[in-house]
Amino acid sequence: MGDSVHDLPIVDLGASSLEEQGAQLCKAFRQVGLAYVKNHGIPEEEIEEAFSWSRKFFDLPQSEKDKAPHPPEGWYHRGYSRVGLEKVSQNVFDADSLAQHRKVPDQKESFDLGSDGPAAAMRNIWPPAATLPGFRDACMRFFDACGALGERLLAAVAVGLGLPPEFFAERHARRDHQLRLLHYPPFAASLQARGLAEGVGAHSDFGTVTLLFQDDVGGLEVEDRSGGGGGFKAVPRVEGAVVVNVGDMLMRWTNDELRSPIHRVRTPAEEAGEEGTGVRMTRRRYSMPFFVGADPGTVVDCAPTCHGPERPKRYDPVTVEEYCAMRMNALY
Ligand SMILES: O=C(O)CCC(=O)C(=O)O
Ligand SMILES: [Fe+2]
Repeated sequence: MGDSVHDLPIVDLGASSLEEQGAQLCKAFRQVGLAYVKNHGIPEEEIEEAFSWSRKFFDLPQSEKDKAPHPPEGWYHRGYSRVGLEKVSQNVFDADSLAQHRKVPDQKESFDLGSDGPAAAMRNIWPPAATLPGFRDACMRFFDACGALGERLLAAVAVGLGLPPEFFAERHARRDHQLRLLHYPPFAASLQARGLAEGVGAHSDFGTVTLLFQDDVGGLEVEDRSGGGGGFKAVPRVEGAVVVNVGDMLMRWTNDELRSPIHRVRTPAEEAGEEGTGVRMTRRRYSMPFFVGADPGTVVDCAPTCHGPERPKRYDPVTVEEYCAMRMNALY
């Protein structure tokens, strides 16, 4: 591996100083909004274990999964969502446009969780312990491992921006992150080809940064900023590396210096049609995004090193809570 793979930058957290990591991450985030991060400190076995719990959960009968229902309120991002319940959207907020947009359903089911303590911003919604013993502990172990990596990355990004290393840590003290287990069940590939269904519609993430673990199936695509724009390029899994992308909050903190990339999931089709029906289906896919989130009351205003007389602030200050509620309420 050099310092790029599939034309996308790789940042190595292994042997370099925080300054070097910060410089590399910020360079990647300025150019593409995304990087493959290797030597990230989460052992491959832990990631595999998390995937295997995710598969066990989604393999449960529908009636068991429905015992941990995601509440109807979009902002309450905890628990299980059936296929078709959530439709990721980008800047579509009025009821008519949302109804139109939902006609292309996202072909995924998800389980969302956050910090599990009594002080957590939202209570987690778990299936009954007897349904899947060990699931809760396994999810929380992985949540903590991802949180620790998120904190390392935030320190590096702060240094890369010329800010004190604790700039973001101070604003993420509550660990109000979100881990999402995602399953993309097979559906008729022709629906996707005809624009009638897709894995996840094009969107940006609205936290600070996102860590993304995915299986070998592929299908994740990120906006191609080279050329005229409008195109997407593939972001396949790279052994030993996690994808890290900028979220809207970091974009606002940095006055667009680090922009959150538009991305989507188009699940690849199987080579051959189904036995019996001949219908070509998409391949079953699993992924686990971890959204690093700032404390809800934090006012996100342009960081001191990201504006000046020649570089006016592009965004009004907004609290994390306000911004996320606005984006999330458009999802359900
Ligand atoms: O499944 C993936 O690879 C990406 C999912 C995603 O972009 C999201 O949940 O925000
Ligand atoms: Fe995303």
